This record gives sequence, C-alpha cells and structure tokens, in this order.
Amino acid sequence: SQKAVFTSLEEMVRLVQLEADFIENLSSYADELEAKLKKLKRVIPQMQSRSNEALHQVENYISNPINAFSLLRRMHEDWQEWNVFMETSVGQSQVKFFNKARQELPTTADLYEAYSSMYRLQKAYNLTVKDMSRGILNGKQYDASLNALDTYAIGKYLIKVDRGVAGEWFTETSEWLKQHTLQTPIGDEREKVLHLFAQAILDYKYYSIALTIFDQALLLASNSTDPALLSKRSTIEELSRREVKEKPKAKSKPTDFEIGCRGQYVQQSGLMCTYKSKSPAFLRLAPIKMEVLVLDPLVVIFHDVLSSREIDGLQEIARPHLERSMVVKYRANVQGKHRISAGTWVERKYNNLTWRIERRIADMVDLNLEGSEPFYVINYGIGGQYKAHWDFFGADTVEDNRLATVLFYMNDVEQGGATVFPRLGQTVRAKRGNALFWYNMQHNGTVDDRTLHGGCPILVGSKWIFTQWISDLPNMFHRLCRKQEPNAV
Ligand SMILES: O=C(O)CCC(=O)C(=O)O
Ligand SMILES: [Fe+2]
Repeated sequence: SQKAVFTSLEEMVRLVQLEADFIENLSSYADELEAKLKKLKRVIPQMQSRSNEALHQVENYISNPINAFSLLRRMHEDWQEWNVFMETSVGQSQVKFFNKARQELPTTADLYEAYSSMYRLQKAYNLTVKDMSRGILNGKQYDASLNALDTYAIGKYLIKVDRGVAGEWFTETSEWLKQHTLQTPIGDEREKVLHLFAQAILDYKYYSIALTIFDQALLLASNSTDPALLSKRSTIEELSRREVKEKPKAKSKPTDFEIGCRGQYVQQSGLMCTYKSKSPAFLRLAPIKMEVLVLDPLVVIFHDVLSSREIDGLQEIARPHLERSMVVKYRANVQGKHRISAGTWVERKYNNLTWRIERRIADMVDLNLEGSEPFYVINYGIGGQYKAHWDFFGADTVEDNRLATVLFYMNDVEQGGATVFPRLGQTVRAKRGNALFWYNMQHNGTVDDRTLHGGCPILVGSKWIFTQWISDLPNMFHRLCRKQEPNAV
C-alpha cells in the first residue's frame, strides 16, 4: 500500500478508531442476538408448561373444545410465525457495516511492512525476542505484550529471512502457550489450539519446539494413551533428536551507524558552549545557546531556538500534506527501506510564522537562504528511519549543491530516533526546539564525505523534524574565487 500504515502515526491512530468502531458494531450485534434470545427464553417455558399439561392427560385435554380449538389455531398460525422468526436473520445492519468497513483494513502488504519493521528494530537495537514480546524495550517495561498469534506470525514471516530468529519467535510462542489460553475469535478449545500450533510449527521443521507444544496438548488429552497420539509424539521426538538447531544468522557486527543509534559512541560533551550574539540585531536581543560538537567539519547544536507555539504552528501547516517520503535515486523517486517517513515541503514565504523562522535561521547561521529549497517537514512513525546518507548531490554534478543543513527537532522521541554521524562518532538526540547545523561541503567547494549521517529507527514514539538545506550558490567563497581563475571572464 502506498500509505505506509505501521510507520505512520496518522494511519495507526485511524486503526485504533476503526477497531473501536468494530467492537461497538460487534457489541450491538450481540445486543440484537440477545434480544432475540431473550424473547425465546421468555415464551418457551410458558409453551412447555402448557404442553406438559396436555401430554399428561391427552384425551382429557383435547376433549375440551376450548383447548381443542386453541391447539388447532396455534398449529395453523403461531408456528408459521415462529418459522419466520427463526428464519429472520439478526444483525443484518451490523454485518453490512462490517462488510463496508472491511475495505479500510490493513492489507497483506501493510502487515509485511509491520513485520519487517519489528525485525529492523530487533536488529538495530539488539533486542531479545523475549523482551520484545513482553513489552520490554531497551530495558524499560511498557504496558504491552504480544500473544501467541503475534509471535507466531512474526516467526512465520522470518522463516525466509532468518531461520534462526524465526525459531526464537516460535520458542516464544511455545512459552506463551504454556502460560496462557488463547482467545481465538472462534473460541477453539485449548487442546485443539495447541495441536494446531504444534502442527504448523512442525510443518516448518522446528521439531523440538513443536514437541514442546505437542506435549502441552497431551497433558490435556482425555485419552493421553491414545496410540495415534503417542505414535505421532514419538515421530516428532525422533525428528527433534536429529534436528540441527539453526542458530540466528551469525550476529553480524553492528555497523558504526547502529552503534551510534544505541548510544554507544564514546563521546565527549560539546567542545564548546557559548552564546551566539554577534552581529544581527535579533541575536543581540536574544542570544542563542550554541554547542559545538565538531569543529571540522563544523557540527553545531543550537539550543531552544524555536518556541512551542512556532513548532505547533508549523506542524499544523504540514500535517494535512504529509506524503510518504521519497529518496532521490538514479534520478527517479523511489520508495525504499532507506527512508521510511512521511514529509512535505513548506515554502518559507508561506506565512508570517515561516517568514520569521527563515529570518531566525539566516541570523543563526549567517548564511544567505536565497535559492535554497523550502522547509521539508518530516514525520517518522515507529520503525521509521533514514539510513546513513549524504545531503549533498553527487560530487560536482550539480550547479547548486547543499552547502549546509539545518535540522530542527520538533519533539522529543521517547526511544530511538537520534541523528547519527558514524564517521564523526556523534549521536544527537532529538530534543524539541533544538536545531542541528552542519556544513556538507568544504571551503574549497568539494563535498565532505565525513558528513555521512542518518536518522535512527524510532523505537518508541514518533519523530517530527524539519530541515533547511542551504544552497551554496549565494554563499560559497570558492565561487567568488573561481571568478579570479585565469580563463574566467
Ligand atoms: O532524521 C534525522 O535525524 C536525519 C534527517 C536527515 O538526515 C535528512 O532529512 O536529510
Ligand atoms: Fe540528511
């Protein structure tokens, strides 16, 4: 689906609402069923007692003309009506509602995106399956957990991706089943559910896990000495004895980027913290707190440069226009794993607010924004990320390149979502109101490879940022210098 459900805050909010609607609908379906049932339960005892009386002394009963007449009429009329009553289906409007709303359900593709996001987070933050399924994320316990259907689904998806990790998820399924009874929509009984899981996992050739679940089922069997069951058990046991356990794919060493995302760089605090209050009038009135992270290439954090109202205002402008972000690749816009987010451009001259922010940036970084791209507002949902990349365009192929980047953090991210510079060993946490600034190019006009950077996957929360890429055209000294080259006019 083009919409990106799992990684989109708005889409997930919509699903929460939709599920609430489904529950409401199911509940009114239950009400209708109940009303029908109540009616039956009320009249049946009356009918039964009259009937019993009649049966008790049949001849006496029908020899009374009143009884006889009433019986005849009932048999002709009432029972036709009961027939109609039984045939009239209940809850048609609720069924209709559901059929219509079904179009809004996530698709298979949406689910695949969710699986791969879960796996991405597991890898990126080195999370154990046990922790994840119990709602422990980076050591923090959340009020959330996965049930056997969830862990089984992830395992199944991972079989082709990483058989070892798939096995870990199936093991968790088995653990869960030991301790809980699954509430399936159809309400199968426990023994049957266990057999279904055992069989499914057996089909994927995870023999010892299947055996564990099978044994759980055996405990519940009314005839646990049933030869068919026992022979099946010994078959699985035999297979499991010869099973070569697949280890998770050799834990590949984490990349420098991943190490940064986990906050594991040995990092000194800022080289220098100072107030920037030099020339522009605005700054003299409201000096900006500036923290230098790296001097060459220059990487700087400006603290508290946007107010809450400004951030909210910009977010309001952007929100209705968010679209899944594209990465420029081979001159075509593609949707890739590389960048998972939703974004939109906002013109700097859009309104007073954006105008004011533009001035702030120019003052802050002492650069001319003429000809630079508009603001780009980005929202990352869970699992959303922007892998390590450069902001500049291929070396010398373009007329105007992105000399510098200003990246504003519009909110705090509960877990994950830092900006990482793997070649500089720097991790910058998202902090509402702060701006990160760096030069992508060197003074001589060549691009600077050391500025490789990316946005880490969001583990808990959501991340809003906006960027201002600053064009070198009105800013670069090397362009001035070129004028003095011999063959320049
Ligand atoms: O999300 C981040 O922290 C990085 C964003 C980024 O590098 C970009 O938009 O170019
Ligand atoms: Fe970037």
